[in-house]
Amino acid sequence: MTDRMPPQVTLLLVGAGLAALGATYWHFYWRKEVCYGSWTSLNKTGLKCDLKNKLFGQHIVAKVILKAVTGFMNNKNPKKPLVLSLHGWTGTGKNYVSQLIAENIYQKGMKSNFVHLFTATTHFPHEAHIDKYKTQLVEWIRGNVSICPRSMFIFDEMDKMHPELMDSIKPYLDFYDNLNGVSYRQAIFIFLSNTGGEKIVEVALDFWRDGREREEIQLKDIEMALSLSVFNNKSSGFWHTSLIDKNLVDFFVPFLPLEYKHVIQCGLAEMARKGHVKNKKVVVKMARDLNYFPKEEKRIFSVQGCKVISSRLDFYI
Ligand SMILES: Nc1ncnc2c1ncn2[C@@H]1O[C@H](COP(=O)(O)OP(=O)(O)OP(=O)(O)O)[C@@H](O)[C@H]1O
Repeated sequence: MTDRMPPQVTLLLVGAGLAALGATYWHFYWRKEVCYGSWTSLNKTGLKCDLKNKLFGQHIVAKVILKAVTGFMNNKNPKKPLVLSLHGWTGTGKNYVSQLIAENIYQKGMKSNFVHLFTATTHFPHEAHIDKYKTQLVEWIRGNVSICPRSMFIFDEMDKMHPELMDSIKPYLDFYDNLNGVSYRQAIFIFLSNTGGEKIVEVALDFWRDGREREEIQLKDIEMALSLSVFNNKSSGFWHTSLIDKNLVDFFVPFLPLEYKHVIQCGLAEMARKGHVKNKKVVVKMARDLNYFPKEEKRIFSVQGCKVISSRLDFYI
């Protein structure tokens, strides 16, 4: 007898080893996020459903965002990146909508390597360091768009952003074919701010006083007033830049202030998210303890929108 393995067994073992190696390779290859295919393509039905079922009280937002995002993602040859400017009172869903967009384009949603969130007070807190921030931001955008043209950049607290910082990224929002060999035309830029929030509240309040339905408010009822108020707001990072007069912003998206009934909807959704059975009594109790404005009228709009609901609910459950 010899201890050598028969050639068939050796072959079988080598084959099995190679198969295991291949499987491991494919496993990691497919798990590694890449900038094409289903990793970075729009799920239009998903976005439509999310805007319809998960976003409350924002009929204008739902319509504009769906149109803007699908139009852009379906365009094989866009002339510029998509630039959305989301405005509104606190807690009305601006960050939330950015998250819904990210989740329906990138398989990894906000966790994707191709989605970048900047918050003015966190990432660019010191005015004295503005030159350093400018260089870093421009480098970050350039580097990431070279890796993945379908990158998304979200800028929160735009109203607190230094105007020079905004000026520094302006070329990337423009109609250039490419800048130093990099094309930015597939990228998505989303700006979030409270600027113009009061103007939006005014329009919503006028409709309410006239006894008209909130759903009758159309984009055109707000858009002009909003873009003028943003433009004239000297404390907002926007006014100083030529984003507006050069028409680099594709859509100004107004978020309406949320009413009591929307707070209830947010509360019920949050209960389910936390793994509880929806209980309207609990949510109503919580919603009644929140603050509403204007005080001199019927306290129609929630001062904090739906923002504090997640933490408040814990006290009532
Ligand atoms: N219209 C909405 N529909 C459903 N949920 C909402 C809505 N608005 C806010 N929420 C809930 O409240 C949370 C906080 O809202 P979000 O952070 O999007 O507000 P925001 O408008 O970005 O506020 P801020 O201007 O203060 O940054 C969201 O994560 C979401 O759970």
